[in-house]
Amino acid sequence: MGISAHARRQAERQAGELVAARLPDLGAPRRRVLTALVARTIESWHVFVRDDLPAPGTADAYLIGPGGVFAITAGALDDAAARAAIRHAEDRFAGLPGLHGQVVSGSAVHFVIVGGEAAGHWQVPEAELGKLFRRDALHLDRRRVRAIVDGVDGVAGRLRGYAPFAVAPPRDTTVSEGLLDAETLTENEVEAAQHRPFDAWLTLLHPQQRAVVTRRYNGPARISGPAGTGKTVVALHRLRHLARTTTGPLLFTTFVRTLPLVHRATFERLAPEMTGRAEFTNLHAWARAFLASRGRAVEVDNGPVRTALSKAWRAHRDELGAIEPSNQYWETEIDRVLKGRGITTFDEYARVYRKGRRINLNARQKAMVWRYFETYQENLADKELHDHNDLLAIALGELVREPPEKPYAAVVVDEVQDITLIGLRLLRQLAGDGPNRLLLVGDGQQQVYPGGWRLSDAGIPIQGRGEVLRLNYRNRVEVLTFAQRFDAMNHVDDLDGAAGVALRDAEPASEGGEVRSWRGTAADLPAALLSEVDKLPVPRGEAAVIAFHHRDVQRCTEILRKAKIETRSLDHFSGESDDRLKIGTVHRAKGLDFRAVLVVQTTDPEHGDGDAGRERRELHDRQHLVAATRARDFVWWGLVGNTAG
Ligand SMILES: Nc1ncnc2c1ncn2[C@@H]1O[C@H](COP(=O)(O)OP(=O)(O)OP(=O)(O)O)[C@@H](O)[C@H]1O
Repeated sequence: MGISAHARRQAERQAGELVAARLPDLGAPRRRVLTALVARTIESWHVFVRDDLPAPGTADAYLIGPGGVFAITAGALDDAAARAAIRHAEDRFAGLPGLHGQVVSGSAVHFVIVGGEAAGHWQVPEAELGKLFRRDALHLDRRRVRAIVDGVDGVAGRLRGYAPFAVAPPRDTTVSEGLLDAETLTENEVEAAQHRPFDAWLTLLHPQQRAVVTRRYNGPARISGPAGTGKTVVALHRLRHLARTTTGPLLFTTFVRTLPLVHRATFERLAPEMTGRAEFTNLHAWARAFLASRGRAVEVDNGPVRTALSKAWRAHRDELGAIEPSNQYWETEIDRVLKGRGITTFDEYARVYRKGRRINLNARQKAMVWRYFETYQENLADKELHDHNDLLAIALGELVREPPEKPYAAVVVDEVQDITLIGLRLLRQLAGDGPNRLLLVGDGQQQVYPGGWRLSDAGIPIQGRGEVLRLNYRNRVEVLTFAQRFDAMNHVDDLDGAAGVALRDAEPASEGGEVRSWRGTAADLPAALLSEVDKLPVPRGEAAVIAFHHRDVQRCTEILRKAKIETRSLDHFSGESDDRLKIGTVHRAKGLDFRAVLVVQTTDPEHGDGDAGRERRELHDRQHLVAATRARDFVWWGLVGNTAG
């Protein structure tokens, strides 16, 4: 139900009279804008207007409601005045209490110029003021709005509140659909906002989260903490803060191809005016584009690269297989240790501490691995091929040779735990030195690829600039408790070799949640999975099926297809909302969240004993932890074995 045209007209008339009475000397454009804002107080929006307008260096009015907090100025403004008004608005609102110990983040305050121009700021033509009230942007319920408004009342200064109107229906009409009293309108708004209770972070942060958003770091900084503690949320707020306080380009990057697109969409909700200001791209795509811009296009052709690797394995299988029979183990050694760390001489390899690798290699064994590596490199060179690590190494070389003409003002790296060391060095080089230039966000416990490094290996000193978040906002307590079972075996480090905070130390922010598990054979899986999809406690579009191997994703996709259940692969998901069930591997699901998650795990008999087996088991535990912590409200864990247990 919407608001009747009559109710709107009545509210506008009353608002016009009120504004004219309180601010009689106001110019016409400003009066129109303020009137339009005040009229919105029939829809659970609260408006505060300065009583000394026009007041240079401050916004004219502040709007607080289910869509967040807005500082609004009518008419043209130069950039310096706009920045002053933003700072003033941030100072006024930052730290005002929300609910449950959360506070308003200054970086959440939208600054909007109505009917005027100022590049780099959110400009809305007067006729399109309604855009600020879009229903899909609502994320605060009435209690949260009330808490903020109460806070403003305490620090109002020259601000005067324009209390919400209650518009009565005209005497000669009975109340009918489309003609609503203020209370009903409020309920509608509130209901809409409550569909997105988890989006409260668009405005409200934990005081510790908020502090990280604006803290000045004199060198590279790191945010770590267990799953769901709002690391990405804080990184996005910080990006907005940096966009407001710097003029150069900004980069938000990760190792995962699809994740930056999801975060770009989220950032656009948080900071609609910054579209285009920050670049969201995965590290390899960035490197490819950068090299192309320098006329040095490097393409990675996966098929032939795999052939080069298999050929090298065939040539060295006998000697390496005696240490560990799985070719995957040795491919990882090349990918994550030798090339991932940018090792180019045997001496370096002989000395390197192979973090995350459980099989200790003596000098003779390392020499065998080196020969395997050399064969692989020769195979690549024969066919003039490059692999993904080469791409990063070449980009790093190019960056060192000639730094970018227009350096980034800041580089933010999410899910940093899965980036290779060579990637990390590239990012370090790209960000350069200087305050606030490099922010690394990650959690060692969620590493879904093998191998590892310490930040110090990449020459990234963090001393005193490491932040740790602990309050888990994503997973309801039952889900969190279930996920915590996976962290028993994992030693967690803070990405720099010291002890980190594990999921078992995270505190839940929300009650409730539900976990169900199932165990059965492959033949039973279709019926079990379909029955769970049928019973999902949330809309299908807000749920995901997560598996650990491509073959299991394919198997589940096929089961769902046959049952005519529409799915969207996480390989092509960039955060858009639709009613298709999402499906993908844990590698694609990391960094995302869903209200419900159906996990399909096939038992992994191939773990094996010994050091390599232990390494695989730990990796799988970390992957299981990531899968379980993607769920907000509900997890179904299906374990598919050869026999039902
Ligand atoms: N201050 C907050 N208020 C309300 N919800 C929040 C807050 N911070 C985070 N959240 C919720 O928690 C979810 C997880 O946040 P985010 O993705 O930033 O965590 P993360 O630490 O990066 O997680 P992961 O490491 O598991 O990917 C968000 O989608 C949001 O719904």
